[in-house]
Amino acid sequence: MSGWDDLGGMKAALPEQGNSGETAGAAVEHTKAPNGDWGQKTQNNYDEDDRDVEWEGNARVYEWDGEEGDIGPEHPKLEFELFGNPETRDPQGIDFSKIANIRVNQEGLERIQPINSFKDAGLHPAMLRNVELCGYKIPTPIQQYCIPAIKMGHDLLAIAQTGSGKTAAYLVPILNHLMGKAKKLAAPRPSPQDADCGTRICAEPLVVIIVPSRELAIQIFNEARKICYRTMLRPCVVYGGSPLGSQIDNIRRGCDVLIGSPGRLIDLMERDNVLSLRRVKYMVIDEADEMLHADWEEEFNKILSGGDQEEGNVKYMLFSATFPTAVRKLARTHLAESYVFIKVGRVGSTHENIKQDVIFVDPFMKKQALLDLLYSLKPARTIIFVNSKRTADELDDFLFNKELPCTSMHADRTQREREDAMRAFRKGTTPLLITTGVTARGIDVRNVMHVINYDLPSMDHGGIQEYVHRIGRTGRIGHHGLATSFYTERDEPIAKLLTMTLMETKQEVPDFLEQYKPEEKDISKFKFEYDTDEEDPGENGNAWGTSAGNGNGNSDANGDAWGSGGGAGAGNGNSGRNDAGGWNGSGDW
Ligand SMILES: Nc1ncnc2c1ncn2[C@@H]1O[C@H](COP(=O)(O)OP(=O)(O)OP(=O)(O)O)[C@@H](O)[C@H]1O
Repeated sequence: MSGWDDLGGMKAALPEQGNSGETAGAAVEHTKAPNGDWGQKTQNNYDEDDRDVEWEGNARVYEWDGEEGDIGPEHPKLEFELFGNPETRDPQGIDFSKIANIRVNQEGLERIQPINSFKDAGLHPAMLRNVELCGYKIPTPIQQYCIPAIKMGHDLLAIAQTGSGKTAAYLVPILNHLMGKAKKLAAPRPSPQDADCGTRICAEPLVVIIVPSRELAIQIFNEARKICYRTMLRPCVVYGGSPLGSQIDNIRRGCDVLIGSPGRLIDLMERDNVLSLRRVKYMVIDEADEMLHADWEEEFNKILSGGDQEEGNVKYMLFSATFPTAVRKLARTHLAESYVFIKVGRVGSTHENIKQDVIFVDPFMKKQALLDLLYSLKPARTIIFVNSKRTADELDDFLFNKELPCTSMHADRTQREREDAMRAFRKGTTPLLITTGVTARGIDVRNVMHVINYDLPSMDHGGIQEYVHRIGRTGRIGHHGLATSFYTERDEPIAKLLTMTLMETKQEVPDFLEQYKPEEKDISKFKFEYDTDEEDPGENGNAWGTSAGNGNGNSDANGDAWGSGGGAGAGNGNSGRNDAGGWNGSGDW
């Protein structure tokens, strides 16, 4: 397969009508892709009897027999499995310059001094090694602030763009804080050699991470497997659609860090002697605006009230890339008064590393337009978003019949089918993934070069926020990506916000969207109606830092700019209460 990293080639090959306002989809006969080989189409085999079942949640984690000290010995084979080949481990093509210039604001009673490097973060040497093994050289802006904030013991509300490293921003400091204390804090567990799990032990995690989708739960579990390496903290994942029995057996083997989707978590909590949240020290709610959505209210409240911890004993962390004002207000009701609010860029903004094209399409010619688009570009790992399960099925058939290597995923598929589709897409066997919004949030697949909104999100189902999450599947962590959206007359309700989003990120606005340009010419004053930052300053006592960064590591007295040359102000990791220098392994629980 050629062209994975060659966005330049992709852009050059974009159809001329991309931004001209002409209607795409005029019938052109294709027999094969002129721009390279898309590879063989493959058909998944879902016959239950035909193969061994592999559930992503059963992936191998670091195990020990209780004889080791606070840190386990190296395990080269597992290390290779978790982190990949050392020769090819370093991330390629990262361009931090765009995310480095993004303004960082913080609020809270205490000011957080950002760290400049992971070495300044006071991480245990084994944790620092895990970070290195992950290939992380420089902390991203959200990591610069969250690592010290969590170390200081604050509750947190953190907002940063898609693909900006929010997962490690909480996993690294939380696990760093708990490691070394695992033996003291963790629940009793059977030895890994004990095949039947010994007695019926109840899982009592120290960390619970709640996420809205099964795919995201699996992905965060895989990240946690890396960060937990040698820490003596055992990660587990539970999610709907896969066998309950094996998940129960697994968490009973020892479960210090539990990642789960809400339905399955509650199911386990309601069973006798299976899962108790009484030991929980950290509760992380990822994609928090989605989790606080009214649809999840019942489940969410059950989980939050599901432990008998003393008040103040649990730290709550809420993370997302989008956070409508109303939901943010609700979020605050779950946090301690001394919580810290960290915001990288405008809430809900996307970044300039993603090139966004919007093409006007006749609704009846969409399939043809899609084919034209795919054939006009170099083959590249691509996610195609649609708004209904039926369209996903239809499009899968259509592209498959055109000999293209595609797969699809939506909520009506079995968990087996969903995992197979994700696996094939990650491996590159089927570089085209057609999906509904189920995968929009959080999913991180390397080298997704192109996101296509075959349907733009409707305003009733996520609107511009969903658009931001969807296109954020490309252009992650400093990489470049392309997002193409098909616009039809029916998309008028999203037109204004879409146009403002294009303008904010310095994209070309196509002719047909000109009329939706706001009167306000100053981009920094744009009002994204669904969301305003107006209530932020001072609501929690103090607002810190409102100035833009210059990317050189400088900022003015109030600003918190993150730049290649270093962070803001006195962010040397050794100052103030932050005391980021030096690992302190002694427990303070
Ligand atoms: N400091 C770093 N340097 C390089 N890569 C990093 C760093 N931190 C995280 N990453 C990688 O960046 C990718 C994106 O991270 P992550 O999925 O946590 O983003 P996110 O902010 O949660 O995105 P989303 O809002 O879409 O969920 C991951 O592949 C992760 O391994």
